[in-house]
Amino acid sequence: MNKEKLIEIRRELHQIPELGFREYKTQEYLLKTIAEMNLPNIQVTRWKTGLFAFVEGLNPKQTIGYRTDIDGLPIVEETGLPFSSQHQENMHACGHDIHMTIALGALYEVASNPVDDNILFIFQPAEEGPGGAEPIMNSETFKQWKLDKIFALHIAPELPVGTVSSRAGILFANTSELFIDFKGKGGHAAYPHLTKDMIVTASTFVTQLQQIISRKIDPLDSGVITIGKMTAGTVQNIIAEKARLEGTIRTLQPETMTVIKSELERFIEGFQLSYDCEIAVDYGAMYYQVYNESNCVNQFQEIINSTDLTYIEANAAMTGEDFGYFLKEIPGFMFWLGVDSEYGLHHSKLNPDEEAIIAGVKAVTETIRRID
Ligand SMILES: CC(=O)N[C@@H](CCC[C@H](N)C(=O)O)C(=O)O
Repeated sequence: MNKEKLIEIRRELHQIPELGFREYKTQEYLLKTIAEMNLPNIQVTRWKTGLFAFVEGLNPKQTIGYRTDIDGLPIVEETGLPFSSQHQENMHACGHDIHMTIALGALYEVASNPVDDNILFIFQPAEEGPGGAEPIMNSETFKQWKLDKIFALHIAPELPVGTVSSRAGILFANTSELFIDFKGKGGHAAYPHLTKDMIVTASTFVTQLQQIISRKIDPLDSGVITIGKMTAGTVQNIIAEKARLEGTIRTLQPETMTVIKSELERFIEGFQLSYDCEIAVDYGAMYYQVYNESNCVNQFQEIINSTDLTYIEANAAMTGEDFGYFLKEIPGFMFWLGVDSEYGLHHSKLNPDEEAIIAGVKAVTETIRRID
């Protein structure tokens, strides 16, 4: 598929971002684009709002999986690009439009010039939440293919186009969503002593929460607690009866996640007593760490070094990815693809350089052709 066609696909996908398990237009677009490739050896199967595309090898020794995520984020786009999101509240601000385009480009390459091994392309919904990897892996449809290896990529705004980056061992963190509901007693703004003000309670909670990281976690280990959303109150002269915090916890060790959660629960007990209120916690979706198998990463590095792309050794990052669930069961790896954007992941002005699509298709196709 030529560069112009890939860019056209990316721009069309960019305009229709949809949230997890609501990727209806995206699924139709992917089905249409695969059908237009007009290649009879692609076997397509729907799974919820995602899909599988299987290409049988000429002389298969193994079945290789390649996974792309397909969902967008609830962010209002501010790039000002002529092909900006047409879904006002949503944006492909984590690069899944680029990921899907690369997967389609690589699918076209391997289906039009078949390789020895069987290849399964997985177009997975809901990576940003609530998580599509675990349910797709548990589906009977997925189980029939019995993958020997699997890999995936993620765009890296801070890396230049033409570079890829990975490492053996942990690449992305363990994550857990975090939802905390506070309930106190509302009332008149002029009579705070007759109320239990949940704006004061939740604000104090947010600032003190960081002490779990700074005072309960070994400084040589790593953890993050981020509160990304806080909601409370109705109008300026009513004391808020309720407040809600929404956030995420990240750790490099699965055991550290357990420690943070138990400290958080002790913290909550203390706050309930001190502030005479009720606090409920819900952990939402949890993602297992992305742990790369060393033999696969070494081979990937060799393959990349034999192309005009540049391989850079990565550091572990506190980003999360439900691709970690695939790697828990199947040997493989994930890598970063440089897209050189001034604004980072989850930013309303993220603007990946589309030249990176060509580099991505090359990295994926060469890996599929040559990995043992
Ligand atoms: C690559 C990336 O940005 N992934 C997301 C995954 C979200 C996990 C979950 N919804 C959570 O917030 O814990 C990330 O935020 O790292």
